[in-house]
Amino acid sequence: MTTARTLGTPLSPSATKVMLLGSGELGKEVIISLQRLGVEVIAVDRYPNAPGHQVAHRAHVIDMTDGDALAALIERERPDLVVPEIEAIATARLAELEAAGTITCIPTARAAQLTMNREGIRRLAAEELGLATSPYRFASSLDELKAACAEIGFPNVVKPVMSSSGKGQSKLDSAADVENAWHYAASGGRVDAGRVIVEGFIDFDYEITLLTVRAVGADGNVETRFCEPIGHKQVHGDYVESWQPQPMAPVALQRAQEIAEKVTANLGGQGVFGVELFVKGDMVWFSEVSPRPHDTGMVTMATQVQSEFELHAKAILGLPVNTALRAPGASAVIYGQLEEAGIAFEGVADALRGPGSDIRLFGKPESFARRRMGVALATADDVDTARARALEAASKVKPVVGR
Ligand SMILES: Nc1ncnc2c1ncn2[C@@H]1O[C@H](COP(=O)(O)OP(=O)(O)OP(=O)(O)O)[C@@H](O)[C@H]1O
Ligand SMILES: NCC(=O)N[C@@H]1O[C@H](COP(=O)([O-])[O-])[C@@H](O)[C@H]1O
Ligand SMILES: [Mg+2]
Repeated sequence: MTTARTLGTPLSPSATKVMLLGSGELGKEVIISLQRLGVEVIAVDRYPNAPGHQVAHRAHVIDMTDGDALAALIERERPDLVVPEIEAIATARLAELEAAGTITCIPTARAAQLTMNREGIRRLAAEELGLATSPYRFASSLDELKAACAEIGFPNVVKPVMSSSGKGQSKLDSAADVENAWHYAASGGRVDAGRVIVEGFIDFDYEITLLTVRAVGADGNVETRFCEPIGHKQVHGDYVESWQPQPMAPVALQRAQEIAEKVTANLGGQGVFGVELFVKGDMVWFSEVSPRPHDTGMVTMATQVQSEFELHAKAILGLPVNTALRAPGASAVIYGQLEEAGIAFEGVADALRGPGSDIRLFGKPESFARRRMGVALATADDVDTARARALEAASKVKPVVGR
């Protein structure tokens, strides 16, 4: 039994204070949703002027993988809720602080800890919960990786155990690719743990993110709600397009929801989860889960009555949520294309002239060729038209050197 939180006045002794650990494009939207409820928001990231820093009450720059720095900041700010927004944080320290009753971590410190490392969540899903996953092995050296690849076979996918957005990930077609994959994984992980996962390649028909919300229901108990499935396209392990709803066979949708229910119930707490699943006919494999809003879920800013960010903000505060779809829609990523600080964007007006189209620019201070700098959104009567509109809008936005 949980009761909804009483909301205070920001910057006063009654304030409800939320600290985000990570303040990128996803955190920025969660912060905007919290701000609308008069929550006092403290945004933390590893570099100055991160997107979420720009819309929060206070901004801090620390190395979030440094447990002492993290604990010191939490002690100084004393937030009511600590909300991890990225994987690469000192989650073991968060778990200690939660166990000591010093913080409430969203959804739970254990969820943040298990999902920051692919080994944690994969062993939980496959070995404890018995969910279908790709076959997998872990390796901590090139020799171990060679042996693991021989067991799993080819094609396969190698990823650092700590990474996201496809960083350090490669698809291997034969034993000749193993050495490169090992070195690429070592350079590409967000934190070099010196360990990788090898996964058998799943030849899926399509993949989805099933946004799953654990929120307090009318009876005071936490209930599980599902959004319509989001289909997406990934290039080099990073999402480039997403759409909602993804049409699914009824049996596959039911299996997807059962898997999402099992894994999110085990992780516990309140908030949005992005459950990533591969689907082939009626077969569904669990891939991984974000215990927070998901990048492919940015489409919900156009498609849902309440976006995944609003759902997260409300769910963590113990407020009721509405997961209903408003209209079919799509999102398409706008990459930086340039290696420059302070870039500018041409063509935004053209993009906005497209029917049902909208744009978000994240305001990241520095552009890299493959850094996500913005997203185009579109709605339509059907998903195919929405995808075409979103791609068209994204293609109109051209990053240029700022003046
Ligand atoms: N075993 C696999 N079989 C087939 N495709 C895979 C497999 N593992 C990963 N992929 C492809 O690569 C994409 C990225 O993989 P994954 O989600 O594990 O990486 P990630 O770095 O955590 O990405 P993100 O942080 O964006 O979710 C998947 O969405 C899928 O398209
Ligand atoms: N797949 C996870 C994901 O999309 N995370 C989002 O990207 C940001 C980091 O972007 P950056 O690497 O450009 O700083 C994170 O802060 C989060 O918002
Ligand atoms: Mg993923």
